[in-house]
Parts: sequence; structure tokens; C-alpha cells
Amino acid sequence: MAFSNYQYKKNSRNIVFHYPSSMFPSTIAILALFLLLIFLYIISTFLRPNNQTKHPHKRPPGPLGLPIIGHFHLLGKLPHRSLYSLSKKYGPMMSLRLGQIPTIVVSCPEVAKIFLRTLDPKFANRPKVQVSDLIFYGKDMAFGEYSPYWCDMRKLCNKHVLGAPKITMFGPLRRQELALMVKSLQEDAKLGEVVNIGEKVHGLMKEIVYKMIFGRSNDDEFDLKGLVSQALNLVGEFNLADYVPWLGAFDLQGITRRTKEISEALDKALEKIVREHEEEASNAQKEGHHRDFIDILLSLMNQPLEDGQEHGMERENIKAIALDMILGSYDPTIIAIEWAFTELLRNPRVMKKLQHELETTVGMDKMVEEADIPKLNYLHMVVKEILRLRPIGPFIFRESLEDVMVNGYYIKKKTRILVNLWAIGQNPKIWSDNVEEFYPERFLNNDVNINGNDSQLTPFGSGRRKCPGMLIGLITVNLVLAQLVHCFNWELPHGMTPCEVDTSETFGLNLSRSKPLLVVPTCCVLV
Ligand code: HEM
Repeated sequence: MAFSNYQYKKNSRNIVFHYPSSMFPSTIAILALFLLLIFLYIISTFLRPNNQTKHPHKRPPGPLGLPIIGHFHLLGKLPHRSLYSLSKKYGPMMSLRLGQIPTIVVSCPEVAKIFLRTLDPKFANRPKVQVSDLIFYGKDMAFGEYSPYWCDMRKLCNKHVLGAPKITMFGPLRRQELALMVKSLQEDAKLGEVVNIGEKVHGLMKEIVYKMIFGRSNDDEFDLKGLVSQALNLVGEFNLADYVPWLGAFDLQGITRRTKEISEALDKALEKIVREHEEEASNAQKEGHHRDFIDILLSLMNQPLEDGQEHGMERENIKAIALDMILGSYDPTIIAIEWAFTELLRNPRVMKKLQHELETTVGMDKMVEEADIPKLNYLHMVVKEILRLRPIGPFIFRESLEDVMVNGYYIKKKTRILVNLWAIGQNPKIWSDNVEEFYPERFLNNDVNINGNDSQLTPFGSGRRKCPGMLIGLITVNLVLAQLVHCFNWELPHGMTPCEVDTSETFGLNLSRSKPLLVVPTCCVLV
């Protein structure tokens, strides 16, 4: 997952990146503003001293930009692909400007390693998203600036919320919800129904994620899910102020006003949930018994600070971190499963081989258990291959904390860094000539791991800001995929052939399928 300017599409779960072709509201006010900006830009260009004189260092190569919008127009509908093509001309470290924001695009593992690992502390910031402070109380991890506060929260979450014991703790929840989904698919299979597999997985993840975080999947008084998704819509809405920061004070698009309204309603709902958790904990005197993330986070409040720790857990941190977890976990997991399914349907050979592994390792008379996952080697290769071919977040977004020299190039403070994971996954020098093929066997004699240490495959990021939910994300993707492939045979509807399966992408914070994936299940496991 990458954090920058993105939007939750209305009535959809996808967060969509916006750029000029679609982002400027076509009102007279915006046109007037645009002209004003051109005027100001020309004036300031005349008055500003030459950048190269001030900093006698070379910037990485890059195409010529336009006034005001910089290089937005070069991004196209699928920026990961457009920027990969541009990198073939300008190299694996390319300079761009998005609005007023200087940007570096990284497209090879050697340079990615420098930014994400060797010089990690200097690039551990996230680009600022103006409205995130209002929604996340300025206290979340995902959008938070790299600071002692962020370090303390990250440590607390790694240790108490997302570590292996907590993953085990939520195993029964995953098992129970997955069994319900299998049951509903068995009904569909009996009736010969055509199923939208993304919708099914979406329903499953809603139950798992909301119950894991809040202990419930909705609220009687507030429309919790509706409020959360409206808040995330706002975080993602294209906001001029993120690219021309001084415009923030004018709130020309009304984003700040709307964000205040939603965040107040959301805060009421979250406050109610937190209060109820506190009351239940004290009534039942169930110290030490944690039902969900809110229980765990509450138990960390008022704890003595550990060595080197400056900030403890507070009420606002709890609400902000809960929202982070929804943002981080929900979409990427669903999208990974959907793409894996797409490729398995397009490649019946791989589907059969995976089913054979499940048949021989798990058996045909039982469902897959989490304890089976470590034994399923081919499944691991399938998941690695999907994360190479279709990295869920095509870019990792970072920001430089100070002026830095990298490979002889000067990168000034507050430059945005985009590591193009999709481009790295397409590099024939690393993955051989069949890069576009879904071929899990490429990992047979290649023990590259995906935990952030091998820069050629970092779907969960790397360094200090690496995804803290990697373990829980991987176990969920592996389990759901294995269960679906094990319990059912899958056919394409209406006589469609594997090569007709649509693979068009919608670019966003995450790279999702554009169209629903329709399939017909038939039961095969006897449970
Ligand atoms: C297949 C599933 C997932 C994928 C592919 C994924 C991918 C990513 C990526 C690429 C990043 C940015 C890393 C960087 O900057 O180096 C990230 C950050 C993050 N992810 Fe995940 N993620 C997944 C699941 C989860 C889950 C299950 C959770 C929580 C339960 C989660 C929570 C977060 C958070 C909070 C951050 C921000 C971390 C920070 O800035 O300190 N993710 N994820």
C-alpha cells in the first residue's frame, strides 16, 4: 500500500489516484485560478534565482515539464506503465515535478535498495496529505511524519497488535468467517449460479477486518462502515493544496469543510465504540482478555513508558490507529486474492497443479487449516508470483527528510520518492524474458523472500516504513486462496475461454481489477 493522493471511488472499494486529465473540476473558478497560477509562476520564475546556481549539484535526468502542472500530463491513465516507459529513456532514477512537488521515480532494485534500505532514515517520511490531520487526528502511523511519536506508535503496534501471537488469536475468526463464505458458495454451486468472486471476498473481508478491529461489523446507532469509507474518500480526493500548499488556506474545493463534518461524525462513532469497550472491560473485570484491536490498544493506555519511549498510547491514538488498520488491511488483501484468482483462471495448468498440491497435502475430506499453510510450497510460489506480476500498491511513496546525494545526484529536502514496484517486477534482467507470463515455477530455484530484504521483490515495502501487517496479510491471502481452490472447481461462465478473461487495471493507491471477475463454482471437497 502506498500513501499519497488517492480516492475511494464512490460506491466502490477502490482508491483511485487522480491526475490532471480527470482531476480539475471544470468550473470557472478553477479556470481563473489556473490562469492566476500561470501568471504567478511566470513572475516567480523571473524573480527566482537559478536553482542550479544555488545548488551546484546535478538533478537526476527527466523530461521537460509544463508550468504549474509539471509532469502530471505524462502520467496517463496507468502511471506505473507510463513511468516505466519513460524510465527506459531517462534511466532508473528520473526527475519529475508534480505541481510544485519535486519528485524522483525509481525503477530498478539497485536504486530502490539505496532509498528504502541504505539511506532509509533519510527517506522515511510520507508525503503530506492535508486532510489526513483532520481525519486521523494527526496521530496515525500510515500518513504520519517520521518522528519520535511515529517510532513509539510503530513499536507498540509491532509488539502488541500485529505480532505473531495476535495473528494466532484471530485465527478462529478467520476460520469461522471463511467457513460461512464456503457455505454460501456451496449453495451457489448447487444452483449453478454465476458468482462475482471479488464481491464474495469483499463481504468476507468486511466481516474479518471490522470484527478484528472493533469486535463488530457495524454499529446500531452509526453507519460505521459508511462513515469510514466517506472519510477515506476525502483523504483520497484530489486536493490542490497537496500540490500547491499555499492554496490550502482558501479551501477552494471545500474539502476541508467536508472533512471536518465527516471527521466529527466519525469521531462520535469511534468514541462510542471505545467507551463501550472500556465499560465492558471494567464490568466484566476481564483484564488480560482481549477481544479485538480496540481492547488491545486500550490495555496499552496508562502503561509506564519503556526505555527510550517518549509517547504512550492515548485515546486519540487508538482511534487513529484503528482507522490505519482498516485502510491498510482491507483493500490490499481483497485485491491480491482477486488478481490471484484471475491468473489461476487464465492459467488452468497452474490451477490444476495447485489443486493437486492441496489434494495430496490436505486431503479431499477436509477444509484447509492455517496449520497446513507452511506445507504448501507451490501455493507460496503462486502468491509470490502474483505479487511480482501485479504488485498491489504499484508505487511505494516516501519523502526525503533532508538534502541528500544519491549516486552523484542532488535530492533536496521534501522531494517525493516513488518506487515503481510494477516496473521492477517487469525487468527481464531479473525475471528473464517471460516477465509477462504468470509462471510460479520461476521461484523454484530462486529463494527470493518478500519480507523487504530482497529489493527485486518488495510488495510490502522495505525499511522502517515497511508494512506492519505483512504477516496477517500473507496468512489471509494464502488461506482464502487455498480454501477456494481446494473446496471448488471453477469454470468461466457463458463458454468463455481462459484467454478471454479480462485483465484491465484501475490505477489507484492499489492496482485493482477494472471489471468484476465472474465464475461458476462446483463443489469438490466433501465437508
Ligand atoms: C496483501 C496485503 C498487503 C499488502 C500488499 C500491503 C502493502 C503495503 C505497502 C507496500 C506499504 C508501504 C510500505 C513502505 O512504505 O515501505 C504498507 C504500509 C502499511 N500497511 Fe500494509 N499491506 C498489506 C496488508 C496490510 C494489513 C493486513 C495491515 C494491517 C492489519 C496493513 C497495515 C499497513 C500500515 C498501517 C502501513 C503504514 C506503515 C507506516 O507507514 O509505518 N497492511 N503496506
